[in-house]
Amino acid sequence: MTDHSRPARPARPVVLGQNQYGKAENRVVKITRDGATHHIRDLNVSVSLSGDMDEVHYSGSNASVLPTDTTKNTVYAFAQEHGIESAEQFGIHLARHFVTSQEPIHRARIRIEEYGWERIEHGGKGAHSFARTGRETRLAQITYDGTSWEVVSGLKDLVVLNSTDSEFWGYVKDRYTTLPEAYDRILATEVSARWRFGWADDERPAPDWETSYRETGRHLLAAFAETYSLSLQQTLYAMGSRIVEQRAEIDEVRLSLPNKHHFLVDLEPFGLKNPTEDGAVYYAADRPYGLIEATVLREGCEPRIPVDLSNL
Ligand SMILES: O=c1[nH]c(=O)c2[nH]c(=O)[nH]c2[nH]1
Repeated sequence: MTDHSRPARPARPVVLGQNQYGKAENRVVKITRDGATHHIRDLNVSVSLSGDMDEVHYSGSNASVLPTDTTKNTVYAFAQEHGIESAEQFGIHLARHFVTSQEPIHRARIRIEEYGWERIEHGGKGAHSFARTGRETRLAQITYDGTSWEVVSGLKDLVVLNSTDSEFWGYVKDRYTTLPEAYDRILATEVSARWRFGWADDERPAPDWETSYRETGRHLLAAFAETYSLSLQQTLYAMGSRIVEQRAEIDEVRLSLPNKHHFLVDLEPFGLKNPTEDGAVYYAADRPYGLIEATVLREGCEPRIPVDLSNL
C-alpha cells in the first residue's frame, strides 16, 4: 500500500488548475405505471463534481474522492427513490445531494439530455407502446455551489421550416457578392436554444419546470412561424424576445441557428421553368451554412450562458 502520509508535493513551478470529475452519460429509463397506462422518461445524465480535489491529482490520495461509480449508482437510485418529475427537478435533487452529503465536494453540475417518446396508438390502445419522437432533445444543466443555483434549460435538434414569408435583400454588396436578392425564399433552421432561469436560491419557490419547458417551446415555435422574416437574425431576435417577454421566470436566451439553405434548382438546361410561385424544386444544401447566433436578455440581467453552445 502506498504511504500517503509523507510530504506529497515536491516544490515545483507547476500547479493544478480547474478540475472536475464525475460519471458522464448515465442512461436512465424510468417507467411509471398508472394502471395499464405507462409513462416513460428517458434521460442521459452527466455528473460533474469539483471541490477539494488537489490531493488526488498531486499525490494520488483518494481520501476526498467519491467514486464516479458511486455517482452513477446515485443517479439510478434517485430515479427509483424520488422519481423523475422533470429533468430540472431531478438534476436539482442530485446536485443538492452531492454538495450537502460530501464535505470535499463544493460544486455539482448535472447535465441532462431528455429524449421524447410518443404513444403508438393502435386500435384504441396505446398504453405501453412508444415510438421515439426524434423531434428535439430537451436539455437541462443544473449547477449548485451549496448556496445558489443556476438552471439553464433548452433544446437542440429542432428542425423547422417556413416555405414562404421569408425575404433577404438590401444587404451589403462588394466585388465578391453573387447572392441574388430573395423576395420569397424558404427559411429553415435547426434550433439550438438555451434559456437561463432567474431562480437562484431556495428561499424563493422554484419554477414549474414542466410548464415552463412546454410553454417556452411553444413560444419559440410560434415566433418562428409568425414572424415575416427579412433575415434569420430578425427571426432569431423575435424568438428570443418572445420568450423573455412571455416567460417571467427566464432572464436570458441564447440561440444558435444554422441557416439551412434551400436553393432553387436551375432547370433551364432542361427547358423547364422552376417558379417560386408553385411547385418549386429546391436543392437542400447541408454545407456550408450560415450560422446566426445571439443572446437575448431581460434588461439589466447579466449574460451567463456561454457564447459557444457546444460547451453547454
Ligand atoms: O437570413 C440571412 N442572414 C444572413 O446574414 C445571410 N447571409 C446570406 O448569404 N444569406 C443570409 N440570410
